[in-house]
Amino acid sequence: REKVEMTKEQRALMKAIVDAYNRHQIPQDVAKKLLQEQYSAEENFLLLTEMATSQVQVLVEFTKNIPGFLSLDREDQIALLKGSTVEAMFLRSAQVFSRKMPNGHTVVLEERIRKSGIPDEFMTPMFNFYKSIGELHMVQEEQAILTAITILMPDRPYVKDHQAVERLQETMLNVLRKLCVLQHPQEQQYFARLLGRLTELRTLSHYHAEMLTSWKMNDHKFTPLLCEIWDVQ
Ligand SMILES: Cc1cc(Cl)ccc1OCc1nc2ccc(F)cc2n1[C@H](C(=O)NC1CCCCC1)C1CCCCC1
Repeated sequence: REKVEMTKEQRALMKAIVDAYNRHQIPQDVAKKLLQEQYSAEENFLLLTEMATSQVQVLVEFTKNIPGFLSLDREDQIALLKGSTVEAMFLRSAQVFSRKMPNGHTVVLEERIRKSGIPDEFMTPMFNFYKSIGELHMVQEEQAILTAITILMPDRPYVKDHQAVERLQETMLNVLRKLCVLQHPQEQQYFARLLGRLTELRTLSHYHAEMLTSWKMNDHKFTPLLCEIWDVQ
């Protein structure tokens, strides 16, 4: 098999993405908060809206650092952000859930999430996704580039210049493909498995509006930003 090597440009691109990904982290660690105590459904809903609001801001900053993104048509930039935010939130949640934690913490975290107020019918698909992400043991470079690939999805609604987005995404996919071979040389199909998770992520994200409106509590209040992003109210 030929030696896989990244070009200088690809290494620079990956560094830019990873630096942006690490710079734009959720300010306060939600897992730590959840491990402290079991909150009520109302408190959990509020916690989610706070986390989601800061995640949207973090995502906008991260996206601005994706080389080429700001050269896209302005309305396409908005369409890509609007179309990927929920998926990026679930991907981030999966990465937070799959992080190595002290013994027993993941069990407690899962318990807290199961009792958070999210309707029961969404627990299985959600945790199946979290566990399938966890099994991949992604390195942070892979997490960062996978998030960029999710944002640069050409088939999001209302995207006009399909080709321009496809070109950017393809550049990312080329970097991810090489990275997977370099990081997981034993697993021939690791790259394919990774992309398969994006399909699972899209399916899970279909439920988001119903998950929110059927949260086990009364009068669900959303901020204007979240109404926009979450297709609710
Ligand atoms: C992302 C998402 C969307 C919808 Cl519609 C419904 C639910 C959801 O996240 C479920 C979910 N899976 C998790 C796994 C690990 C974890 F630490 C927190 C997790 N969360 C929620 C959360 O804070 N997520 C944020 C994580 C950071 C990025 C923005 C989102 C908490 C909110 C408080 C009640 C327990 C669930």
